Amino acid sequence: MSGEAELLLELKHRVGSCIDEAESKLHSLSQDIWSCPELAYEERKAHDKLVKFFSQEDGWRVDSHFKLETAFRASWVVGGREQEDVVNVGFLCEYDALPTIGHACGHNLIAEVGAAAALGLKAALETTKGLPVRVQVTVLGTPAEEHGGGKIDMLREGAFEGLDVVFMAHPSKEDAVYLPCVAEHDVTIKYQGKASHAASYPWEGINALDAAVLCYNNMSVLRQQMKPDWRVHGIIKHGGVKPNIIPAYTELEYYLRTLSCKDLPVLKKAERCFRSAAMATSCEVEVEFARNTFDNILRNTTLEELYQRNGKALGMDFTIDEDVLKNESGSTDFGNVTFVIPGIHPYFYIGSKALNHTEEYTVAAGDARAQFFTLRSAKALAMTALDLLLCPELLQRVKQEFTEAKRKENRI
Ligand SMILES: NCCC[C@H](NC(=O)CCN)C(=O)O
Repeated sequence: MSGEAELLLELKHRVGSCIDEAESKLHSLSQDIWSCPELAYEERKAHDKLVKFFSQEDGWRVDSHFKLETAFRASWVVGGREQEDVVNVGFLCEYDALPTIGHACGHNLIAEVGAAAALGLKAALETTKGLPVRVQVTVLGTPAEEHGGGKIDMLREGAFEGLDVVFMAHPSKEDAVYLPCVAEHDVTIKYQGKASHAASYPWEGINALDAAVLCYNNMSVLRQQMKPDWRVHGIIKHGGVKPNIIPAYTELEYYLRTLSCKDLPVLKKAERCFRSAAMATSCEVEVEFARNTFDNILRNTTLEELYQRNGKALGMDFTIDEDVLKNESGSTDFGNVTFVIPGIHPYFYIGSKALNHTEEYTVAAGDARAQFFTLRSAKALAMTALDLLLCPELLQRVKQEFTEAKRKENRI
């Protein structure tokens, strides 16, 4: 084995042992977040916990409320000379929860993975003499993945500037280096009608619930003409207050998803469904498209292969089930990040076959059994970062693939 390969192996061991040593504080970090679920843009306690966590670690510069009220940044620099270019490696922490069912997507574990990977990488690098490059490790706390898209806000604010590569990992029911993450645009539709006594003077009313029901049915009809991989799903958030009051106001929320942003003109067809329901019922309608569009994930197979190799060495059993590998896993605002900086968003098993966005998954995400798998994913991410830092040609390859992939998508 060459001296470089030996060093890399030794540093990877160091990643593993550092993360194992920090097991108890990492577990309590994710437990604290899990036991106090907070919604998008309101993750104040999670923000404070994470800021405190990094402030108590040696050597981190911590910026609380970084660009967004509930976002933060922690960074640490090592090696090289001050005037040299820095290779800046990012790890992302998510920590928002879902309404009523808490951490049913396990974002408490995403926060833990980001924190653990950063600690592990730092521990390995600070023992290394003669690093070939100057390195910055950056942790970004990115709020509001489940609603709104905090990463997209942060990209707009320049929070990702200077990063060379960015990592995160998402809990799931299996280990998978990539699952299709699709583009998404969210929309709120509000119908305004007129109340009236539903038995005495129904002819005086304008029924906003009828508009909402027609809207829902129009969308279901549209679904028949959509491509098989498109998804539209909605809820009626307000449907009236009492059967004997003709509903004067109703509100729906729809998520519209396609494989890539190129197909999102389905929005135009959806808009006709929303507006025609208003016309049929004489309601007024407001159609509010969300300010952020979630992009699909731009894959980077060089990074994926490195992560998979490290994961396998740690005992991960990556799924080969084609049904799983081809199935959509929803959307993420990390997609937008991957069009700006090369990155990966692998999925990791947490010791349960429960499905995300269910109460069973909330239980699994808070279970101590998830810890081994969460920390294993963090180790694989930090080891992948080490591969890039110790072999600059690999980082070059990652960047080259990124540029080519963007060109193929006409995004340069
Ligand atoms: N409106 C944003 C919803 C994002 C949400 N994300 C996930 O479930 C994470 C896994 N990809 C979604 O519904 O896709």
